Amino acid sequence: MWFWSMGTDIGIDLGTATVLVYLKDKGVVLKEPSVVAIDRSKNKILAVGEEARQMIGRTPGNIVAVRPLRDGVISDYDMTEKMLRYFIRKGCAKRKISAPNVMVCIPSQATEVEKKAVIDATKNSGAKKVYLIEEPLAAAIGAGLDISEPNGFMVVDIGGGTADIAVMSLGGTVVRKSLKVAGDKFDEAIIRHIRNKYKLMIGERTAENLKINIGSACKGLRDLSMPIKGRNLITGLPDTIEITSEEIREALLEPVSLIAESVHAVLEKTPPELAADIMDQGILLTGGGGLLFGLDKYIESATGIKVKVAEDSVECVVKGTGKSLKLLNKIEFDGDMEVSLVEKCN
Ligand SMILES: Nc1ncnc2c1ncn2[C@@H]1O[C@H](COP(=O)(O)OP(=O)(O)OP(=O)(O)O)[C@@H](O)[C@H]1O
Repeated sequence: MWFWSMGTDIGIDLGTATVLVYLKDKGVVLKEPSVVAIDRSKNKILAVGEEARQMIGRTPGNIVAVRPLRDGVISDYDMTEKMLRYFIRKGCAKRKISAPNVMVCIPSQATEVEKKAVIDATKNSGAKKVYLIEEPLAAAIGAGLDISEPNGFMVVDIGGGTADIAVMSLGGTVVRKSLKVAGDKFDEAIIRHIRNKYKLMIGERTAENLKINIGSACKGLRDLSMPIKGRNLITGLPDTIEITSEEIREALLEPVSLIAESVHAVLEKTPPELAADIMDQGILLTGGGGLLFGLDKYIESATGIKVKVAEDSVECVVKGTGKSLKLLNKIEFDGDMEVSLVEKCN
């Protein structure tokens, strides 16, 4: 193998929106959008990551900017493999590394087929051994929670494709739920709202900018406005309108309430002792989607339990994959298989 040196371990957050790479002893070395731009006429990759993201919605006919993961899982296998290879190489630049062990995170209710696709794509990108870890478990470890204690913790990890909710104790997951409602669905809801109300068609990036810059999940918490450009569906011409935080809140009401209902449903299935612990300690919110302004307050009012947004929310999962890699030397694994690391280690 040409670019690895023996014994190096890598943690990867293979996300719908973002890929992060963590090197043991170095920390997070790469954070880029999960986007690949391809020239279809020549069947050639033109750009990967941030450069490819800039092309979304702006490409001529022969060039497409694709996102090879959808709803937290691989939807375009070939592109995922090529993207992973590129990111691993870039993350390990200038380091002579061979045949690493790679820990990759997956949504908590991924199917066997979806898990196998992640394992195969990672192996074909140059890994020696591949291990999988559930996203909320990785997020909890990355956020510094000591989940090996006989104590109930609840993590809500909201990414681009999935919201993963889990109650953990004694190093294992007790109750879990994964729903395909997260940052991407927030953007789609904004696009739909503006199309229906103003007959204005806007792109994904404009919707994401609205969500991040003026969006809110809670009434009365944010009072901002932003001018946006799009295509008027009646005249067919470019048009500009002003959108307010309150309108974004209305647009996001459905996906946000679906997440809050799922948190509620997980709490209902949680054994009483653990529920009491969660009541005392609160719920931890991680992932980029968890940064939606006011989402913590919305979940708080829906459940009556305090919600805290993790520091470095977007990096929690990859930091958790990295920290769990440190345990690899201490335990025997059967090879390329799913492991609930913390269960095995503690
Ligand atoms: N400040 C913010 N406010 C609201 N949303 C945000 C903010 N920052 C990032 N996001 C959203 O977070 C999402 C990406 O989060 P993250 O990088 O954790 O997802 P991912 O790990 O790629 O996805 P998944 O785990 O679902 O596969 C995007 O939808 C992005 O728009």
